[in-house]
Amino acid sequence: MPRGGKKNNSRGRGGRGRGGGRGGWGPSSGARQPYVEVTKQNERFERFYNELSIVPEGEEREEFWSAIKRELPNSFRFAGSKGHALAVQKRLVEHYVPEITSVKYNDEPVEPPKPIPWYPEQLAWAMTTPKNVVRKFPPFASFQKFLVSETSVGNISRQEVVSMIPPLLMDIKPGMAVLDLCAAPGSKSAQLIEMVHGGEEARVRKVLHDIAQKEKRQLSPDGMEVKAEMEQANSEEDWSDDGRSTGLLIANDVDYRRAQMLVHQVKRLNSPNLIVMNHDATLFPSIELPKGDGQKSSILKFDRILADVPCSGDGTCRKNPNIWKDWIPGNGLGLHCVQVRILVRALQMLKVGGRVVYSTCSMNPVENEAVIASAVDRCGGLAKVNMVDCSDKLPGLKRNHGLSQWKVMDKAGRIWSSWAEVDAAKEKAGPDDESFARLVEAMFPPTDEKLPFERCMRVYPHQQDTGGFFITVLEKRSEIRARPESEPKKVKSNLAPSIISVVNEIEASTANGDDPDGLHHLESLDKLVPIHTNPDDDMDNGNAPPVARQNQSNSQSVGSAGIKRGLDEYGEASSAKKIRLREGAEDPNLPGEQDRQVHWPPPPGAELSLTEHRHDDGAPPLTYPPPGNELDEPTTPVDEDTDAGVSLPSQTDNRTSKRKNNQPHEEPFKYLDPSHPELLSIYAFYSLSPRFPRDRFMVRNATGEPVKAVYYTSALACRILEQNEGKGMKFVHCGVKMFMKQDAQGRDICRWRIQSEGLPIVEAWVGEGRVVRLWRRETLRRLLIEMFPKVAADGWQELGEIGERVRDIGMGCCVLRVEASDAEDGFEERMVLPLWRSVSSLNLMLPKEERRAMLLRLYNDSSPLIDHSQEQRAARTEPNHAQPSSTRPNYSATQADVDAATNGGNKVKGVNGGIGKTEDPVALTAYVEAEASDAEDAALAAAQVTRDEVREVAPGVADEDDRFNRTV
Ligand SMILES: C[S@@+](CC[C@H](N)C(=O)[O-])C[C@H]1O[C@@H](n2cnc3c(N)ncnc32)[C@H](O)[C@@H]1O
Repeated sequence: MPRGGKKNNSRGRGGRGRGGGRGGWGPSSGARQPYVEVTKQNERFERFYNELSIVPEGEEREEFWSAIKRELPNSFRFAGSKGHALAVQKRLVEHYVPEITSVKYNDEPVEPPKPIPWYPEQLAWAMTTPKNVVRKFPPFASFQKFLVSETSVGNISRQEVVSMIPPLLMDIKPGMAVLDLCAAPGSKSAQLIEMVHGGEEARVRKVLHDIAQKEKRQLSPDGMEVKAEMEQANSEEDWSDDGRSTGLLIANDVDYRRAQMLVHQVKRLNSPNLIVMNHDATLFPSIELPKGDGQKSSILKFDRILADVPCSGDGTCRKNPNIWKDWIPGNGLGLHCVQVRILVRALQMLKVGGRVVYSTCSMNPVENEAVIASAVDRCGGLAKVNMVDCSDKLPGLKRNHGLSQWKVMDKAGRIWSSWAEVDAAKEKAGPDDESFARLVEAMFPPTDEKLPFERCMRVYPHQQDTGGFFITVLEKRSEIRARPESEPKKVKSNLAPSIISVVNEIEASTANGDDPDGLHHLESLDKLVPIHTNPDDDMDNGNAPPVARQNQSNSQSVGSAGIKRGLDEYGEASSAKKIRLREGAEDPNLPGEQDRQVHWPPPPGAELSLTEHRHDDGAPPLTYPPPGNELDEPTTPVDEDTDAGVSLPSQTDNRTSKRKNNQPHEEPFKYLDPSHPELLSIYAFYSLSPRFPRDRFMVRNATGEPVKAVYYTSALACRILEQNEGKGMKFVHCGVKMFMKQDAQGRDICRWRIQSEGLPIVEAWVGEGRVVRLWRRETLRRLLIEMFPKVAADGWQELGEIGERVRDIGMGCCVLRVEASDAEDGFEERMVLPLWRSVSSLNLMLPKEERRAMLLRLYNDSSPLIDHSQEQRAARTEPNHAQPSSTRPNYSATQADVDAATNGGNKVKGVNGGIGKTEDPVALTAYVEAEASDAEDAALAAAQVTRDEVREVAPGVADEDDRFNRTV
């Protein structure tokens, strides 16, 4: 079929099928055919892997095929900070495992979940009991509830066991800069973030403890001595920012909508050290760092890079059964080029001594060993890039060595042992025979340098009842100048330098210090390309400057990465111009490409219907499978993160190179002046320690003014965002929401409340004046069950141990510290929660699902939540606001008070900010009670209310402060 013909939609079928029905723990959508009923036959798939002998013939091969045809066990990981993850895991171990062990199903004992033996700290588990049994068999009901509620709040992440391996081999240390090049939907990014923050909690606590000690002894108030002591104690640790992690994770995906899924997935880990980007990994732009003292700006190089590349995904057929019917050899062949390019780009961006972990969920050597061989070769061989021996890592994980010999199946299903064989056959067949299309020499085992393929890792389904996976760890030994793919091996090209070789030069000279800013070279790189007046035309015809093209590249999805690139099949393109014009290659409409599939993992733990992935927080659905694969028009999600919505490209955008001005709009990231009046009010109200950084607060709107939310980022993220502003980088997410605007009235109430996401970062630096401490389980239980408990003015003691403190603390946001203790009625785990103190009530600012999850985990309590706001609303609608005397304030508001307050609206407003004059609490209270916020009530009642919205309306939604204390 000629190029430009019928659009490929078969990837869509495959993608949809694989995505469809892979739900969470909740009720099944019913759309997915049980795996046992799927026809598990594909002649070429089976013949190929049998002929390759990836496992020896005989018993083991039978085990391999029988495992691959069995339903995949469910697996999950306890996510988040280690302390918290272990606390949730403990609940499983101590409560649910014994409970399940006593269950019998069909008269057989049920196998309880088991920890994955090689996963650190028993934080990953798997269970063979089928999901539908767990869902429907009554003895599992409470376990099922636990799984659902902990997954919904992000404490449990459903993830394929083998997909957990790559991050574990990255050897991430504190302070490292890490890049996840192909990150969506984000299960590995989530692991990586946890690693970037490894040990942080304990370090910050130690810093605070030591500061307190020093202050008591009136020693150095700046804590320098403390730090020096600690550095001595453990120089491996990251103490440079008062114990906070100084590391960074950049998580990237070429597909904008998948990048949004990624944001959704990782942002609940609340990391200020995370940036999400949206670039084509093959052309990932160099990120500038600002100049240090007396130095010029430089290019960021990474300590660790994960290249979990797009692949045919045939190792996942146990959970993506459509692979059985859709597997064709063209899948792997078509992806090889883009996989090599991603890996080469990763190696370029790596520090010397740094590591790239390359992984796929495919078993095909064309996508695995051949890619490693090709990338190592292009980067200068083993002298430059070492293949790391990981055989001693993850003891207990059964694995095979990589293959040192393999064969390649062409699109027609013929199997070839060597390139020489193909060459000869090609010659005989003549130029019109298209069945050889896509075959390139680099897909075959290398014949020159002998590579230690035994250092690659292959994990097969029968080894520990998982999917299939491939992983290799590469280490950069010295600076590299990657040979452009257009240049034949070991033959020096005398043609004009290609873009890639100039990029290599920039990378190398920047790293060598010859040109530390790399800017001179970037200029010369851009000069390679003629300058045109209409940038859009440039994008379209391939003449755009490379930096601009890199930024344009998000229009190329996996499909596009795999589909739009690569006209320059190895050895064909020989100039910069030709490389620029390679768009259009690997076209799905090329013969044999119409059915090619790319593996699109859906978000872990997400409840997926056939065509859409709905946020578990009720946010508008993101379409899944990705662009080009779906049937329905995607809906436009509103970016909860920014002060404005974000509009997504239309369905076709990601599949067309003519994207022109249809780029998704991202609100800019603008850092605030540390002495901005709004920040000053925050520092003052919360007595924020001067040691808490004040130059990392950011907003997301073009004005740069704090309108709705103030975000916090790490120092390095701040430097990157500031330095690269306006340079075409596609940053789609960064920062943790720390303060939310609250339209609070009252002279002393801060108009910014602490958002629960940011609380763990800032709480330790909040002064005692805004802290409430709690020790007893019963006290917290009441606060969890009861929303807006109304407390009479003389009845604060009803709140038990916190009553007096809460009475005295003054209205507004405070920090509830739940302290651990050995007491019988005490907590084992320390917790921090946001609290809102109103005129006469109190409220934990937690979404309902989090309250429920905590009640279940801490108290095994699934009683319904009591929302006192309902009673209060009902009371307000009754004549004279009749209320039980126990819940009434010790003053009474008459209709006259209400009238006075409402009629003299500016009098009431005057309470806050001195607009009016009266500060009469009676008038104020009466007014507030009379004017419950309909808007917020409506927001709460709305079916699509998001978790963030719940948080945002929570503080004053139903209380007497409704009218005044609400999120702007
Ligand atoms: C195997 S998945 C990654 C899974 C992910 N690492 C995880 O653990 O959740 C491959 C991802 O690569 C992305 N992708 C495909 N081509 C790409 C390219 N050229 N640059 C960057 N990302 C790409 C796809 O959008 C897809 O999300």
